[in-house]
Amino acid sequence: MSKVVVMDHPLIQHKIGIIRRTETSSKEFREMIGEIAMLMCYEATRDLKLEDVEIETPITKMTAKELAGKKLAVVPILRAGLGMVEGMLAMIPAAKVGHIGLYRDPETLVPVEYYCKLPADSSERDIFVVDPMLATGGSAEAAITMLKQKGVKNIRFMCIIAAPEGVKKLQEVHPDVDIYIGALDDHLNDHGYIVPGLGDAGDRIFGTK
Ligand SMILES: O=P(O)(O)OC[C@H]1O[C@H](OP(=O)(O)OP(=O)(O)O)[C@H](O)[C@@H]1O
Ligand SMILES: O=c1cc[nH]c(=O)[nH]1
Ligand SMILES: [Mg+2]
Repeated sequence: MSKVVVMDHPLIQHKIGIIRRTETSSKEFREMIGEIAMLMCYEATRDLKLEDVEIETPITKMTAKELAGKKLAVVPILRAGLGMVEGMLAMIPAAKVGHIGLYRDPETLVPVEYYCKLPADSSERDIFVVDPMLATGGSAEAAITMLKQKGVKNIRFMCIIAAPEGVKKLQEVHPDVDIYIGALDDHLNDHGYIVPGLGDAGDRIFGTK
């Protein structure tokens, strides 16, 4: 069964409190999403492997540490996932970026695919799929299935707010995918929105409503 990590860092909790507020502007919402993604990336990369490397400081030779050549990629689920990319790249600048376009049909809540463009060597990379919201789990499930169909094996999913329903579904369908969550909320309402949540993340990032 996959690992589920709910972030307990005070800075992450504080910033999530800001993006939940109705009065937070698009500008501040976007900035906060970026900062939260950066802090979550820091926490979610704790297990990256290091290797020894011989270096020289101005004083002496020494054995230092560097990342063990792991190839990473960040794959946002469009649109809202785009808001997390810059923050992720601030922490892991050598990562490549793929894009998966999905929107949730407002009536059926079923995800509809409209775009997929991945780095050519995706199957050799460890991939972070990012989307601020995990609601029914349909979009994350579909995105991860698309990646697996293209040969990707090592996948982690990162979201800022999750509903228990989405976590359960993702664990059932993709038990090999670790899930990193900023805050685990209470439930979904009748329209598939997370309660208490923050509303529609894509609309709030891009100011479309
Ligand atoms: O877990 P689910 O029930 O699938 O819901 C979550 C999805 O819904 C939102 O995207 P939306 O469909 O609003 O598209 P957008 O990012 O373009 O606004 C959100 O960003 C997730 O991708
Ligand atoms: O609460 C929700 C659920 C799905 N998508 C969002 O943006 N917000
Ligand atoms: Mg949306």
